[in-house]
Amino acid sequence: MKKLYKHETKQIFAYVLADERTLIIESIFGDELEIPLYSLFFKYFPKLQGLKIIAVDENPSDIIDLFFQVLRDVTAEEYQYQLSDTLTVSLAGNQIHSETVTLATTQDKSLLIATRNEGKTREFKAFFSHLGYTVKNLNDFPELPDVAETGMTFEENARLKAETISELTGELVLADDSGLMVDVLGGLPGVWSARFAGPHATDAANNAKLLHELASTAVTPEKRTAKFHTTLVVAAPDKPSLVVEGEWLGAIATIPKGDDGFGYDPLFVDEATGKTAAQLTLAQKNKVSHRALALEKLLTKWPDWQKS
Ligand SMILES: O=c1[nH]c(=O)c2ncn([C@@H]3O[C@H](COP(=O)(O)OP(=O)(O)OP(=O)(O)O)[C@@H](O)[C@H]3O)c2[nH]1
Ligand SMILES: [Mg+2]
Repeated sequence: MKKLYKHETKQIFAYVLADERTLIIESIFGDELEIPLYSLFFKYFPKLQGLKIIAVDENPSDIIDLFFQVLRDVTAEEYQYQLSDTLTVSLAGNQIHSETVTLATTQDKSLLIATRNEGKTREFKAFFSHLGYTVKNLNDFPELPDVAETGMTFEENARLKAETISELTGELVLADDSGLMVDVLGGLPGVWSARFAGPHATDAANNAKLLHELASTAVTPEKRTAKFHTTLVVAAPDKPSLVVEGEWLGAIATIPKGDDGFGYDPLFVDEATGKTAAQLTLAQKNKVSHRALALEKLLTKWPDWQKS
């Protein structure tokens, strides 16, 4: 139920969706408020939607006050907080959380995704535009080289892509190395997912090869279990990269279904809904996918990493 929360200078409408993990916030004036990116809130509400969510360069005490009103309401717990350079939170007199306040500037926030894959980029854009970032990919920089994926693991390849491009550009760079792991194929195509049917294989050729490899496998979904894996690496000059991963469980269909998504999406059946990833809308896929789960983790670590 939508409820009005008031502070001296700001008022918001907020409500929690039935999944209890998505907090929707609306400004009653229709203007854009900036919400601080505190990891505490992402623990409770990995999905914040509505207003522009960014890291701010001042203590946004009014917004944080509103957030705690919402949190107390939703959890029925009497959270107390103190905010200076550090946000300290206590419950029943015990400190339960402490983190450094993010001092990022709100100007010119841009994120370069080290990929030429527009399918991935669409998913990242939907996510990071909520956080106030302008998202670009390597197709905006034709002069940058293709980084060879010579690693044997998702992390090695994601590091290669993120760190090489960050060194070359001096930018904040995120890379995704991902793939489909099919149990009966011993985890293949795995890191070779993009190249399963050959060096510059199309999605259609990779899908055909996958169906061919599984043709002799009993048709029951239990024999065709699989997962999507993503490892994300964020790299910036002169500091250790941030690494997170996410997985999405499912099975491989016997015929492709659905028109959305990219890659193996028409063949990957989501365990929870029984639909293929290509039958989900972008918004639905972005709630449950391997990439979405990795991004959720990334957000909880992002503020402290940015300060480091
Ligand atoms: O149906 C899919 N839905 C997904 O959500 C998904 N995520 C990854 N994949 C597959 O795995 C390869 C990754 O390989 P990959 O990480 O090297 O990416 P890529 O080569 O396409 O682009 P780049 O980021 O390296 O430039 C991709 O090409 C796809 O075939 C997916 N397929
Ligand atoms: Mg690749």
